[in-house]
Amino acid sequence: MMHYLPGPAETRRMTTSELRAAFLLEDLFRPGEVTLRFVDLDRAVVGAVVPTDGPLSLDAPEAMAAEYFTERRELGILNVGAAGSVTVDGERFALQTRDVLYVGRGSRDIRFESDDASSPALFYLISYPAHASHPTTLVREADAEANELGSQETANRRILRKYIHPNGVTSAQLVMGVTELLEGNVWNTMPSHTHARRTEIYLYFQVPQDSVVIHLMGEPDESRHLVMRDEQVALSPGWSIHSGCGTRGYTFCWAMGGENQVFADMQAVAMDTLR
Ligand SMILES: O=C(O)C(=O)C[C@H](O)C(=O)CO
Ligand SMILES: [Zn+2]
Repeated sequence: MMHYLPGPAETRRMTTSELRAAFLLEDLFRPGEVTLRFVDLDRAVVGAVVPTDGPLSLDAPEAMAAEYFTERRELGILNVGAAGSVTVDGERFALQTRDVLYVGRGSRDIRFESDDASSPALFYLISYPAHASHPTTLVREADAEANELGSQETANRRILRKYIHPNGVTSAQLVMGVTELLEGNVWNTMPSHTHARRTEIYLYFQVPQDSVVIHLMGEPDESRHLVMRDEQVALSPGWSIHSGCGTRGYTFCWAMGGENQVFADMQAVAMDTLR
């Protein structure tokens, strides 16, 4: 049930298929289903909900030993598909593509619906334990804090949008946003960094069918890579870099859990130390 991650010493010796089994999640988005993966990175739950014929509700699996999913947790929901809605304790929130709903601890009833079953919403879920309750809040893409980063010379011009963060929607530990590569740009998060106090989870999406993203991971001087396709997730422990280069543009959701929420609390890796 729990997805355990290897440490740096094991990771150095892993084959491609072992690396993929340990650090990559796939097959999350299944029509008509709720999919949940329990990951041993700050006790994250990574999931997806794809409503088709009717509404789907988020229940607490037995392993959570909880009366309901957010009894002791908070939840971030990003819609990466067509329009849909999430109803929390009777209040309905409409989510277009790239809108995010933060659901606070203590929300008992969470239901998902697509506006059109033939073109369903694709809800991506990230949840961490929460030791405080914060209000359930919708953040539309246009209202997220947006910053343009990078340059054309380094092929990394991109818009980084923060949705759930200390100056936006407050949460207990979840920090969540979306980064979009601008036309003709391919690199994210280079120069890369690690996080001593947090772990990070990436969902790559809007990756064209004939394209891949090479996700860089591992210790800075022992880098490894994962070949990522659309709607796949890369798991990033605090000791691992997390950068990517696509064969063309793409978008990804990054989410973090850990002991603080300061976005800039990251350890930059000097370019001459990458191996
Ligand atoms: O493009 C970027 O740069 C990012 O998206 C940065 C990541 O979100 C990150 O690593 C935050 O810690
Ligand atoms: Zn990071």
